Amino acid sequence: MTVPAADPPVPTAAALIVAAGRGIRAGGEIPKQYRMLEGDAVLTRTLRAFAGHPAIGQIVVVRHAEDADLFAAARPDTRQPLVDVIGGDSRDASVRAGLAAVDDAMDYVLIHDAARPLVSPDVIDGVLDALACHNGAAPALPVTDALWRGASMVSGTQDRTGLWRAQTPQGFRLGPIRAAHAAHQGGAADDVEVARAFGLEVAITPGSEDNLKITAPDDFARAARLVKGQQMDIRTGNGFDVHRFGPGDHVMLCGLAIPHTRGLQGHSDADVGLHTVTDAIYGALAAGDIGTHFPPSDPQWKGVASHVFLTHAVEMAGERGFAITHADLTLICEQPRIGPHAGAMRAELARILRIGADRVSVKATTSERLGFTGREEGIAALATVTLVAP
Ligand SMILES: Nc1ccn([C@@H]2O[C@H](COP(=O)(O)OP(=O)(O)OP(=O)(O)O)[C@@H](O)[C@H]2O)c(=O)n1
Ligand SMILES: C[C@](O)(CO)[C@H](O)COP(=O)(O)O
Repeated sequence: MTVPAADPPVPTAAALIVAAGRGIRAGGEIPKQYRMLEGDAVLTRTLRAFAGHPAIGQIVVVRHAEDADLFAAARPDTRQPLVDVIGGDSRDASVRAGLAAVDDAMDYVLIHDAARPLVSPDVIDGVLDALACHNGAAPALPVTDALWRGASMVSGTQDRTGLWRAQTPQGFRLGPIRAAHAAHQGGAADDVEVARAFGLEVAITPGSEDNLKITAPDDFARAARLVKGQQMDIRTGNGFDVHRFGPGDHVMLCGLAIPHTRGLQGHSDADVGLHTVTDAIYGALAAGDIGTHFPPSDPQWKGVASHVFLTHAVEMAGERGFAITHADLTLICEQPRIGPHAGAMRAELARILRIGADRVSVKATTSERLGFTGREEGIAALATVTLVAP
């Protein structure tokens, strides 16, 4: 009997979150890591960022002795064991306290500031990937602004080549960083400094502008803007509709009467363009389709102008907090020719959608005389719309 080879064990990392500082520079009545950021404490967001990562097997939070109640209120439920320990008077003393509480079974430890709540999975992944071949790895961003020396007056400039803005999480193999901190006298700016003083090599991994450290009072407003940006609800909806030709001397397309040798048949005015955009908006809202809101069996919609349907969809989007940011409509027919009317159709569609014409596209194509549109039995239409709730 062949026994299948077992998968190699997945390396496991502890997240060590230092949260014992007083946040003096940020001000406020309580330390910054416990202040609310768009409905959640900063520390809650930081802990969730690590708790949600599949490689994290343990979470150690280093807190101040006086913050027991604040910590209890901010602590989220996590699938991993979460322990809290009391920190020291400096960041590196707090890290040492945390390292002592990391489970020996962990391969790596990711040391992270509680004050960086917007760390992304990509930043964490970058550090973990680099740890497969290095003792240490940490995210950073290259310095892009010019650097000066001076106080109120510029006294000199500093070459920025090879300079980086350090971020966290700073990740290490557990044994080497414990040894490095045990050998360090204290006073380091970060754990990379401690690691390098011990002779460990540290790889630079991609940082992110969003991974800001809340330090000064204004940083709360910036972090709130970023959280709102991450929460933005962007939706795309598509629509498709077909109407067959029948007797008549014009077709209604995008609210305009276009002269033609035949008309379009339908319960309403059969404006296939407006119907398709209407369905795309309902689709983005997950609100059914045009037939849900205006059943063809209902006589009150007989012969009605189709801008009534589209206006309903536009208003429904607004009531649900969405702005329509774009609509793209393609009409598929051999005749009538759409090109001469596309500009006017676009303007009328934009008017009904209540957005600028630069956000609306009306295009047309033939189907190369193939299929029902090619045989001039009717007109088909496709539409895509984008809705954004800030
Ligand atoms: N004795 C300390 C000092 C800092 N930290 C933590 O280290 C991180 C980065 O430090 P910093 O932003 O400087 O925080 P504070 O020391 O709280 O800020 P301040 O210097 O303004 O008081 C923070 O999450 C902070 O809680 C810590 O655990 N123990
Ligand atoms: C570790 C650190 O976040 C790296 O940028 C930073 O050094 C800690 O914060 P501080 O403001 O320098 O104390």
